[in-house]
Amino acid sequence: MKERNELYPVFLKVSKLNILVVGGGNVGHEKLHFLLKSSPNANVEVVAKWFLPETEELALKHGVKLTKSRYKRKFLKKRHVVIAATNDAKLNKRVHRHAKKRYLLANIADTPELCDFYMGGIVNKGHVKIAISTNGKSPTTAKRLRQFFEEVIPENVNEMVENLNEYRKTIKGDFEAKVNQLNSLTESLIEKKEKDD
Ligand SMILES: C[C@@]1(CC(=O)O)c2cc3[nH]c(cc4nc(cc5[nH]c(cc(n2)[C@H]1CCC(=O)O)[C@@](C)(CC(=O)O)[C@@H]5CCC(=O)O)C(CC(=O)O)=C4CCC(=O)O)c(CCC(=O)O)c3CC(=O)O
Ligand SMILES: NC(=O)C1=CN([C@@H]2O[C@H](COP(=O)(O)OP(=O)(O)OC[C@H]3O[C@@H](n4cnc5c(N)ncnc54)[C@H](O)[C@@H]3O)[C@@H](O)[C@H]2O)C=CC1
Repeated sequence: MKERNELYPVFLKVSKLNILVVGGGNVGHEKLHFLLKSSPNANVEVVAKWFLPETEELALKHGVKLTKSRYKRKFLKKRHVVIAATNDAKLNKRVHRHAKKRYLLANIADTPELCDFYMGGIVNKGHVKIAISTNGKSPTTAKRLRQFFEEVIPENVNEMVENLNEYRKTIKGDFEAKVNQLNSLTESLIEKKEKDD
């Protein structure tokens, strides 16, 4: 059978998690930038020997702590997630080893095989969020798809979510009755229905 993407997407409440980014160069900056673009209140600290000026600016804006230091194992204390993005491949592997000992989720930016999860391309319209992954095969494709969907998904998709949320609160009856009402109200949105799921 052809290889397919078997990753399971989840939407993390990163304001409730302690995230450490190791590395504050180009890649550390990109990871932080997209994390904060999607989740401005992410609870994140960055440790690196040096930082780019744009990282310092971004950190100031979002109240992100920047720690100028060489990486040490103790930085992993009380973290849920670690993202290693230094230019030192050996160090990134060491971070992975330390993270595994502590059962932390790890993203090792230069080594997809060592990642427990990948960062995705993210499209955001109000309450609606779409995450895109190419199974680590082509991040550029993820970026282009993100840009494509940002263009084609109508801005007013959020109005529909908010209206349906209001309506949802007013429906009486059991779960099945609610599902039926919401389904019939939104039926016209899809032209062809193969089967309900
Ligand atoms: C596996 C993964 C792990 C992870 O980092 O989570 C990973 C790994 C690597 N990326 C590399 C390169 C590039 N990454 C980007 C951009 C993004 N990379 C992102 C995610 C991921 N990158 C994860 C897989 C996601 C998936 O499943 O598709 C995005 C989507 C999200 C984000 O960064 O938050 C963000 C776009 C955000 C946006 O714009 O929306 C660009 C394009 C650009 O910057 O313009 C390039 C250059 C061109 C190219 O290579 O395609 C390299 C090679 C390094 C080298 O050669 O030295 C590796 C390592 C390797 O593959 O070995
Ligand atoms: N996943 C992705 O999206 C991508 C991954 N990469 C990979 O990411 C890696 C990083 O590249 P860049 O960010 O461009 O490097 P860079 O040179 O711009 O930045 C390196 C950062 O690592 C820090 N660092 C190095 N040694 C350290 C130590 N002992 N303790 C703490 N911090 C330390 C530096 O202080 C600096 O902040 C490369 O290996 C590259 O192959 C590259 C492009 C995209």
